[in-house]
Amino acid sequence: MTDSTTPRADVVLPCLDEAAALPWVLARIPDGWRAVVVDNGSTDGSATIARAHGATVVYEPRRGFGAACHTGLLATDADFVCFCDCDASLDPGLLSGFVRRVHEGGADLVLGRRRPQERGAWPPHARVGNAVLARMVRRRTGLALHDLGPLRAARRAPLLALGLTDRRSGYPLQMVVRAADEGWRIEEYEVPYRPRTGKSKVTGTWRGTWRTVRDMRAVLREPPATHDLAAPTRAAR
Ligand SMILES: Cc1cn([C@H]2C[C@H](O)[C@@H](COP(=O)(O)OP(=O)(O)O[C@H]3O[C@@H](C)[C@H](O)[C@@H](O)[C@H]3O)O2)c(=O)[nH]c1=O
Repeated sequence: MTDSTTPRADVVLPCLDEAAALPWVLARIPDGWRAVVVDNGSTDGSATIARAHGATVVYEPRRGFGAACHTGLLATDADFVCFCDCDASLDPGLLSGFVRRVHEGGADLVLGRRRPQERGAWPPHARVGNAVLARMVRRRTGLALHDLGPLRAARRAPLLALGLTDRRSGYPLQMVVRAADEGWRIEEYEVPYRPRTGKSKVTGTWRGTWRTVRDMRAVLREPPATHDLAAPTRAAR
């Protein structure tokens, strides 16, 4: 439930065969917000189901988590943009608090730190991979983050100005690293992490996990951004 202090936001939902999860996810989009479902080549009727539940559907033919997220970002127009997987593992209703935090100037990027609610919500190899990654991010940025989860909120214009280039599984990490390089204030809040509905395309397979590790390592090897974009909140006020 949103209240008058929470500004409107667009929620980007990368979607690859998530027909079973979509009704649950879309029912939890805060009132007055827009769901932007990015169909990344689904063959299970996800796009039709998304439209039937009031979402704006855009299509991204190039397969990849980053490609779907970025095409979604380009399709948004609200001042605030959120991201959420649409596999029913995370509740987009929690994004109201994230957006309020950015709006009130407390942070520039808010991330959800996943807390598994049940066995099987987070495959052990993915948890270990995430912990290793969080340590690498700490070394690279100095940020003491515990998770690089998909649930997040920020202002649209500064997000676009980061010029994110990764179109695969390195996208969530590149956003954090570039934001840190620009001096953004990044916060994380615990969020319940449920077992996903349907089949995982990333951490559910060794190939998907290997690709993610490879993509994330490529991002960590990128040289820090040279230009100074100035942290969003300073500019926005
Ligand atoms: C692989 C892929 C996923 N997606 C969508 C489907 C889901 O809503 C969402 C996540 O994909 P899943 O198969 O559920 O992956 P997953 O269940 O393994 O989730 C993972 O996603 C990674 C991106 C995160 O970095 C991981 O932290 C983890 O959240 O992205 C695409 O749109 N295109 C793609 O090519």
